[in-house]
Amino acid sequence: MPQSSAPELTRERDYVAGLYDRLDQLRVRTRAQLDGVLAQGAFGTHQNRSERDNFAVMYSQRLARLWAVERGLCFGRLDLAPGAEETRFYIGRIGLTDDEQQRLLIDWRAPVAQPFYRATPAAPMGVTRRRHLHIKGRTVVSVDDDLLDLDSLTADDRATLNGEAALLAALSETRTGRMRDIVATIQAEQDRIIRGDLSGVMVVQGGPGTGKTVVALHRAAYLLYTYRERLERRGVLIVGPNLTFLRYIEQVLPSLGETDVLLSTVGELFPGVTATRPEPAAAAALKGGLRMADVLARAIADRQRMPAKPVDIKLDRYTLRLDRQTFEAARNRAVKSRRPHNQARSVFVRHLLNTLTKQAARHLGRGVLSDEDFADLREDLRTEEPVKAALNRLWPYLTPQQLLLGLFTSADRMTAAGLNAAEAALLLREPPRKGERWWSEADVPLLDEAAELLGDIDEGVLRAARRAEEEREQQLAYAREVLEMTGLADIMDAERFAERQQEEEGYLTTAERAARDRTWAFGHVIVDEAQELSAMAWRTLMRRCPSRSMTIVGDIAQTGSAAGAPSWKSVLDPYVQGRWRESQLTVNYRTPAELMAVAADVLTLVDPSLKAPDSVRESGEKPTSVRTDDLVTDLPGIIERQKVADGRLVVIVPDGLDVGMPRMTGPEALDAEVAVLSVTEAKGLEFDAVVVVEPARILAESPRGASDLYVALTRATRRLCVVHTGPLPEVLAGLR
Ligand SMILES: Nc1ncnc2c1ncn2[C@@H]1O[C@H](COP(=O)(O)OP(=O)(O)OP(=O)(O)O)[C@@H](O)[C@H]1O
Repeated sequence: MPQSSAPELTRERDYVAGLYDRLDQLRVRTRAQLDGVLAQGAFGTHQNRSERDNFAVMYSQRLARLWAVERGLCFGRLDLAPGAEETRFYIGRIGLTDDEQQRLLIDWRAPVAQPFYRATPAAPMGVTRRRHLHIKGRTVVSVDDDLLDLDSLTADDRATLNGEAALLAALSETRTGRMRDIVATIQAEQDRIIRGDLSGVMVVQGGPGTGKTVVALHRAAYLLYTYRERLERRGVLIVGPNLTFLRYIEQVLPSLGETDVLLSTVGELFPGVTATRPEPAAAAALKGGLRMADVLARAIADRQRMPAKPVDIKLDRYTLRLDRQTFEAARNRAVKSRRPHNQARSVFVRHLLNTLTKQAARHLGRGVLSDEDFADLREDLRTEEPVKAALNRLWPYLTPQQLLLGLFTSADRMTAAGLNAAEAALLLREPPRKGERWWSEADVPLLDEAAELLGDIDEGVLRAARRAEEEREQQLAYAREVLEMTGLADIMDAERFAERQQEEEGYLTTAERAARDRTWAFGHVIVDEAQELSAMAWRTLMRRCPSRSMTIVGDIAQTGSAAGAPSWKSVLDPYVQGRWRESQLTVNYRTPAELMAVAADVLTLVDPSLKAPDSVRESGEKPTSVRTDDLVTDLPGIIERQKVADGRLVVIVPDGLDVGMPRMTGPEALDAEVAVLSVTEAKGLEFDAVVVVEPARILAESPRGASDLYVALTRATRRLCVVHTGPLPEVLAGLR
């Protein structure tokens, strides 16, 4: 890989300095535009105000983008063969032009930037030279060139990775606990995925460390850039396995200038529910099975079950009686309406009320009533408390929460809904105590399913409207107070002030609006560690993406959850049979070859037909194993010896094992120099050094133990040590 000469370096420094000058200039200009809009204040017609708001949002977003690209603004240059319209492009995080609209810098996502990632000596795409610029602060410190037009390259040279020096430099940096973007070193096989078509379902299957996560994030940025109009309104949803993982990746998109993407776990997809209750794997697996959709449908039918004996409704002057035949007739009509439970209720109620009204008329000694009198009498009955109570018992309005609460706190209800006694015992729980975390992650797809089956509750909508009115009253009172206190009461009235407040709070980004709306349809959905999702979770996600424009990334060999995917086909065929495409990533950028050799043996336990990805580099350090009789005493010393200077270390332990050190379960693990995590919590993350404790127990602890061990062994970027008290499992013979 040729390096360039000193004059070349100076030349590039000058060019890049010019780019930063332009960036500064645009920041100042955009800031002034934003200030100008804000200074106009919230006066004028509603349309004026809304236009101004739009401009303010646009300038703020532009400004945020201009600030996000500071680090590594420009990282590459392409020289094209003579004859091309332009023969030189600089590639960077953002597109820049001068005041005459001359291109100074090309956004990495633009079509003309594509050869930077794809051109090879065998297929140079018109490129004669690809130059990598390394910048520290704002200064170019070195440049590397790939010469693509030399006939003299050997076959080996041709097969080498693009920009190897730049790539290896990026890979050997110590880890910070946050994922970095890879715009400067995207590899060709990754670029093809990033720039893949928006429509349809794309599966990206790849072993550990092949860049699935980082590629998925760059794809989100690419899609938003290329299809901005279509995606900005509907938003992009990225689903990850847990909060720690989301925290690990969240800085990548802002660094690419993209902020309007909703990052979420499945557990956060039901607005108003915080799903943090820990749950045994067997219960989660049962809840994740597709069968639960039928169970919920039956649980609802069970709530519409009619009593065997007639129901008497005592009113002041007479008693009305509902017999089984009347119930059945009303229920059949409601069911035939094919409406969801809460909406079918009105059909049921109408039918019963008609019957009751006729009875009441008889009691009142009035044979034939005019339509008007009949309607009046029916309305009188409808508002009688005993009638209301009876109707509510027979066909209650149900929220998804009420349905599941009623179901999971009653073994009888569960068996009536089709679960057997053992299953019911597994899921049975006490009603929530005050402040208790009652919902688990596996409950969320069930709540979502229930919401579909139950439909909206009209009364709920009314209550919300009443609440909104109360809130408005409160805001007005607050506004009056503020205006009095600030002495502004003379120049602005409370209504207007409250309105402005509300508008400010009312302005939500697409991502924020989407997060609050269960029925939001996203423009594109990206699912990471997708192999872990249950069948019920897929139903929820598919509802969020009616257009089926999705990117699904994962590794079937790493499936740890008992409810997870056995194959992509089994997951996707029910929704998009024959209409999904799969791409493979085959090179491991994380785990050095020495460590991967050990992990590859474990992979044969998962499935002998699978091949581990090839590591792009070696670390020069062999992985080790340590046997100890006293884990708790020896572990701190082992950790000390394994630490990498300025790096981060994780101890991965079997679920039920106490190693005498506090376990971390949340994002704080990302900032710790040493963290103790379970395999599930470490999934998707990476660390400089990894200590895997009791591999035999990890293997034995779950039916997917081999996958878990494979995940644990592939988290390290440099150093791996396995600690065991009993004999080392045969599959780790490579460590001896
Ligand atoms: N082209 C690249 N340039 C620089 N770094 C890269 C590149 N591709 C991947 N990496 C790095 O390799 C590491 C692994 O990537 P990532 O976490 O996306 O892999 P993964 O396939 O999701 O792994 P796992 O299946 O284990 O979760 C990350 O540090 C990522 O930044």
